[in-house]
Amino acid sequence: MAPEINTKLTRPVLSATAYGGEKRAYVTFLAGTGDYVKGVVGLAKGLRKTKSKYPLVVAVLPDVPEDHRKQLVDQGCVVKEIEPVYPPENQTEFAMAYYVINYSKLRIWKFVEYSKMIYLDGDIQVFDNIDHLFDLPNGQFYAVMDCFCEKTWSHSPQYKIGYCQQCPDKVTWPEAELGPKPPLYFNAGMFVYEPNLSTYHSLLETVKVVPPTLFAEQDFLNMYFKDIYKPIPPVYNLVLAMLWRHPENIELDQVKVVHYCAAGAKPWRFTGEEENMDREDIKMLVKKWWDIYNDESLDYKNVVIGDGHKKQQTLQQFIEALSEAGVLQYVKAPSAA
Ligand SMILES: O=c1ccn([C@@H]2O[C@H](COP(=O)(O)OP(=O)(O)O)[C@@H](O)[C@H]2O)c(=O)[nH]1
Ligand SMILES: OC[C@H]1O[C@H](O[C@@H]2[C@@H](O)[C@H](O)[C@@H](O)[C@H](O)[C@@H]2O)[C@H](O)[C@@H](O)[C@H]1O
Ligand SMILES: [Mn+2]
Repeated sequence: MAPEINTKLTRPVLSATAYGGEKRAYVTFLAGTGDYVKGVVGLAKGLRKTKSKYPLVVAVLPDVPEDHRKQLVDQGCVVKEIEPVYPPENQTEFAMAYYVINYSKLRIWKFVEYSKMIYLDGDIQVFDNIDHLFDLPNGQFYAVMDCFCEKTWSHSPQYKIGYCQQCPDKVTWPEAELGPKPPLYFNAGMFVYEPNLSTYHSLLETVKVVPPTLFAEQDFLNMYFKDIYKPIPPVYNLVLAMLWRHPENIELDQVKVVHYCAAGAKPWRFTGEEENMDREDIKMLVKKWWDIYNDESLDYKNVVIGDGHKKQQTLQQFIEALSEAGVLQYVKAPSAA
């Protein structure tokens, strides 16, 4: 049962140390030289539109080009380069071939300068403030339950018998043939977690000895955190397939976070040709994504704060940010004094 979440919980805007040294941030992951950077720019602007109090950290693989990193720094993101994580050599065929790079997400457990983080895929948009999720009790792993009904699951036993955790009474899990019902399973496109070095090293040691499976790091994270996983309501990560697979579980006007993970749903590549992409709700959600992406008033350089003055970023802050992003080597200028 999803824990009761007080969505009215808000905290005064205090400095990080006001929370007893707690530092919080959203974090996403960017790989490659392609167009996912558009997703991350959109996410940065969406979080700004919801007036989130926390920054967006972007964990980038070395192959992310400098101009993409600069776009992210220009949008106020904290860009941190990470090394890839590869699963053990195996004949496994992932549901999508590119899923192999998603194991690199595991690097975000070493961002221990933050006490609590919310991970969001780059193909996610946040339409309502979800900062209150940072106040969920520590020691648990919070995420939204996934759905097993899409063709991407066609190799799985769940799909083959028509079982889905979203409607567990529709098809009873055949314990006699398939053993115990699988534990609740989350979508790894969004989760609330606490960076921790011993967890980080344990994750990296464990991933070396666990054979890869269909949904790559998502399966791995579900296995690793199954004892502390706590489901949160689907309004925090609308896996689009829910709209046609389990509409009874979704109230679209209550949804706070949309995950554009269905085939053909990535807004920056949207053609409307794939199955279900001609639905009015899908087209409305894609337009909502573009409205934010194209809204120049949401660009970091145009952000108006406090008494109406534009947020001034000193040259020093800008150079340091570019340096942290690996865009340029930052040499501390000798003080004038
Ligand atoms: O070429 C890629 C593929 C994936 N990703 C990142 O990895 C996440 C997970 O991939 P994706 O969202 O495509 O998986 P899905 O949720 O659609 O299964 C993306 O959101 C991006 O943050 C990326 O940056 N570049
Ligand atoms: O690497 C495995 C990926 O697995 C998940 O995506 C899937 C999953 O949601 C399925 O249930 C859907 O059917 C499918 O469309 C979608 O791609 C995560 O969103 C992503 O972040 C990443 O972990
Ligand atoms: Mn995704």
